[in-house]
Amino acid sequence: MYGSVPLIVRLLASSVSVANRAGKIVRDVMSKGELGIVEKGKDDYQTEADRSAQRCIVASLAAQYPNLKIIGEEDSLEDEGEVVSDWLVNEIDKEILKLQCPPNLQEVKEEDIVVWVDPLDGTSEYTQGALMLKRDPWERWKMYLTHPFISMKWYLSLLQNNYGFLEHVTVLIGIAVNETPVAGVIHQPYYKNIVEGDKKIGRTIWGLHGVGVGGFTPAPPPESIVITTTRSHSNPVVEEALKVMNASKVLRVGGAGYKVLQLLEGNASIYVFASPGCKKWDTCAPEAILSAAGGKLTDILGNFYKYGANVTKPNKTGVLAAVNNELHSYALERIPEKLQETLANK
Ligand SMILES: Nc1ncnc2c1ncn2[C@@H]1O[C@H](COP(=O)(O)O)[C@@H](O)[C@H]1OP(=O)(O)O
Ligand SMILES: [Mg+2]
Ligand SMILES: [Mg+2]
Ligand SMILES: [Mg+2]
Repeated sequence: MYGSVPLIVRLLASSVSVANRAGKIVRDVMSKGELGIVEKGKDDYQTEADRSAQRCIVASLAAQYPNLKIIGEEDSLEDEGEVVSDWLVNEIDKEILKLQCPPNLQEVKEEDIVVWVDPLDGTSEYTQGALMLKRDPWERWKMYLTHPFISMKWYLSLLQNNYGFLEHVTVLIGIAVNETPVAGVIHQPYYKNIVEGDKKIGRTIWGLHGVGVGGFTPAPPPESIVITTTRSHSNPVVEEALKVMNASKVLRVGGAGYKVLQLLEGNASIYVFASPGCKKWDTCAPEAILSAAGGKLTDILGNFYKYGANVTKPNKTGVLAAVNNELHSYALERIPEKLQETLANK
């Protein structure tokens, strides 16, 4: 029906609609209260929301674009579990369809594309948010006891945080063409918004190379250096890379998507994570949107990651990102060579 619209624009428009649906699934699992937490590895968890949102995204995109290579964080469950027909999205965002495709992307074919899907980025924050939504203190305490990875210190900090960490949760769909992220979607299922006087939950941020970004209001970086980094996966090397930045403030927030949003909205200047925990699905969509806005996302050594179908999934040499090249260079110059070697040789 929209065959005259270049593939990359159609795929981005479909991804916006699919991400909105996945976000609704993420909220529905939370409302039901049965999170079905599975431990995949150290500090690495999966919930029913991760699984269901992934099935929705992969099945919806594969049905419409059969020759795409789609790689999702929760791929190991590919053939298990059914895809509820209500999860199959064939809507396509009409506003995105109107975008003017840049000349260099007009001829892109499905075979040139790899889609990287993180159905729920910020799983730690999601599970902790669930805990905090239990208003009854006894219920909350019982749930805490079934969360083996939440320390008492965290539990107390969560209580003081007014349940705020759910905003850190995002759904990420990144579109790479010939190994480079060129388009992407970051959907925030718990973003609270007032649109024309009505309360709305959720928002969807998108970016396309050569066109720009949308779904939010971009803002310049703060006057002094503000760093954003992990709140749930820190270690001494991560902390060492923060110290050298001479920052006025460190924003410890969850998820790669949410941290790049902090850069785009002018809350932080640089995103530093000197650790191998992030994978290609964490950075593909954020990198595409950040670079469409004039920013840069690389590893801690200043090299771009590649997003082809056969690359290794872990971003072994960490993440360094900024809203512009100057801030990126500022940060890169400060990372000690020894620290870069530590990560490169791990
Ligand atoms: N050690 C780790 N193990 C598993 N996932 C990690 C690890 N470190 C980072 N990640 C992924 O990268 C995202 C950003 O990291 P952080 O929040 O620590 O800054 C996390 O939300 C998580 O994605 P996900 O939540 O999709 O599993
Ligand atoms: Mg995960
Ligand atoms: Mg993630
Ligand atoms: Mg995830």
